[in-house]
Amino acid sequence: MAANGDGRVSMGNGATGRNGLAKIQTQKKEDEVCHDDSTTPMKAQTIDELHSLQKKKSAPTTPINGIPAPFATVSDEERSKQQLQSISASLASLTRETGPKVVRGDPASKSATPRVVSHHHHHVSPTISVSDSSLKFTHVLYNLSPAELYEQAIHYEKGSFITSSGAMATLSGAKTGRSPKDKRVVRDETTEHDLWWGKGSPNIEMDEHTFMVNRERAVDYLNSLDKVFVNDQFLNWDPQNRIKVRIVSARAYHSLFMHNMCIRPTPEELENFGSPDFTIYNAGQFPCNRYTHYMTSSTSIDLNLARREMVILGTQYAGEMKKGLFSVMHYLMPKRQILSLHSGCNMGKDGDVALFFGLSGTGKTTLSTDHNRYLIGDDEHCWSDTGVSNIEGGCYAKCIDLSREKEPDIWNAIKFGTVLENVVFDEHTREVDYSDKSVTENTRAAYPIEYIPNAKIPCVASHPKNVILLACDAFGVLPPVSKLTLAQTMYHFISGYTALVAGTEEGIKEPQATFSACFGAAFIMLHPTKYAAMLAAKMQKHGATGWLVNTGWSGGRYGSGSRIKLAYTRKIIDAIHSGSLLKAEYKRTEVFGLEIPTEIEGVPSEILEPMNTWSDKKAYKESLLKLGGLFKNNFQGFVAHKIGKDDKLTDEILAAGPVF
Ligand SMILES: Nc1ncnc2c1ncn2[C@@H]1O[C@H](COP(=O)(O)OP(=O)(O)OP(=O)(O)O)[C@@H](O)[C@H]1O
Ligand SMILES: O=C([O-])CC(=O)C(=O)O
Ligand SMILES: [Ca+2]
Ligand SMILES: [Mn+2]
Repeated sequence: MAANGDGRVSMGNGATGRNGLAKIQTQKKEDEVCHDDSTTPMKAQTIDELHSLQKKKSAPTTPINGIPAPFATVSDEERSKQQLQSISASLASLTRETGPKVVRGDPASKSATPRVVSHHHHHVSPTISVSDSSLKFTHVLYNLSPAELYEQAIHYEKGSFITSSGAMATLSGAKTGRSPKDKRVVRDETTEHDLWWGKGSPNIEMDEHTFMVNRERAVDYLNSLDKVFVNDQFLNWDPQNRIKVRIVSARAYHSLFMHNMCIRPTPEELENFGSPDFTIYNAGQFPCNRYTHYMTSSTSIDLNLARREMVILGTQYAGEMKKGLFSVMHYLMPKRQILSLHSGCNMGKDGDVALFFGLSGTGKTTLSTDHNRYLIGDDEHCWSDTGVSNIEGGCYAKCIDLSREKEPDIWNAIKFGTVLENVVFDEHTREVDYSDKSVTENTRAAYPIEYIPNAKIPCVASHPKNVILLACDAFGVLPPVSKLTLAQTMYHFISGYTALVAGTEEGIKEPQATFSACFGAAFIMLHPTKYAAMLAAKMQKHGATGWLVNTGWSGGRYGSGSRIKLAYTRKIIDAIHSGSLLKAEYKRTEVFGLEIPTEIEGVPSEILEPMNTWSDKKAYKESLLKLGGLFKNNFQGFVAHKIGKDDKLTDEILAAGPVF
């Protein structure tokens, strides 16, 4: 049996055909009796035609704000060419002076044959290609949709699966947390003076030349691939201070992660995107070269503020991109007198705004995601003269031991489009087991903020009424809640205490006391007192109240006590929001001098004073003094610094720590 070119099928030895072969017609004549398909006739003649009917072109050609075509200054074709030129320029090797031949679309799809090609030359004289990389095309998958990225990930990236709720489970590879020791910042004439360097600083220096070596390495790696993913997106919901970011990456996982985490442009905004303000080159698994100066491992996360670029080599953990951009904001925003904050933010029905500060795992995401309040954002914000704005377009929730009952909104956000990192699931049902730590304890879900039903879009709010400092105290001695003076708020903000409970940062598996200035020393770029002074001024100006909430241990330290119930913490937070806690009766604790309420609705009164919950009072006192000593010791690093111009406040802050 053989198929003819016209679609009919010939069979061996029959009587009727001219060549002696019987003909079986695939298209039945109208008057034939046997009509078993009653549907309308198929519009396609071939399978390829049928497939071509399935997909509709969705080029973003919408006229901007309904302005009719005659007013548009650039044609669609011209715009598309400019876009490719911009991407080619991003991917250009800086030693060979030429950008790659960039073409849009998947090399595996037939329709992706080079149509619009941009060969970005810095010099026009006819050149003979001196490298193989300039002979090949770089296929760019530009701002793909979640569905397209799912297909890319599932097809090409091992470890990518659809879970039973529709989320995309993926593995981040050898690194399941950030690598702060591998972060480098270019030290040049400007950053030398502007940035915080030296002891305690997260900014480990590298020189411009080494940055260029790593940049070239990343760019060459990316150009050598069959295809790269490019995301053009925004940071910051404050339209006046919006930053355009471009992320070039090797994996669909990274592209989908950033699609969810950054602000997604509308088709119109994308058409007019132009060139980015900041670019990330994420070479993922491709390592840095340890023979390179300043490199101490195979991983390097390099920030060059002058070039407005970041290079990632040797880690596929997507959080590096998110937090790398956050560092950039911690530099750019204070320059504009805007305070950047590692905090969550939500807003009550009456418009009261709360900020939630805290290190990783203390509850920013969990507590800002509150069914009774509007979510502004879970992790990164700006506080300007006009109020608070979220930097991001998505949330990044921890999912270890996630339960539907305790965190329903986060649970329900884990659906189609959500990236689920490093979770374990049943191989048949694809049900995720959130208690399984086989891959890591730092399992995560990244979802667009609108997956939370009461997210407020745009993610902006007015000035905060409450500033809540979260600490997960493994020593079990900090009260579940205390009301702070401004000086105490600043003292605890600069201290940035918690006890890390899970491995968000590489290598931390056991709880241990940590001090991280501004509750995010890994991401700040200036000296902590710069941010502290801005926070103090803003809190003073807008009359915000500071609170310290211990979401950690109660009834004993880690090992003997247990973590305070989330339900109690939520009641405490409710009382802060409603204003009822401000009116409560208070008493003062020894050592830390914290004002603690005697009663809160829905919370057993005896737990409000930690000493009550410890059976061994002597052990309590020891633990309290131990922690007090750690605070004092840590604050030594700040005693020589003035906080803003207010000498009186500086003295008060120094006096606001533990006394014993
Ligand atoms: N009393 C409590 N209050 C807050 N969170 C609690 C409490 N008890 C347990 N948890 C758990 O602690 C974790 C808090 O993590 P969350 O994602 O909110 O941290 P985060 O501050 O947003 O950290 P990151 O900056 O790394 O995203 C959640 O897994 C939550 O279920
Ligand atoms: O960056 C991460 O991996 C998680 C995070 O939000 C933090 O550490 O504060
Ligand atoms: Ca979070
Ligand atoms: Mn965070």
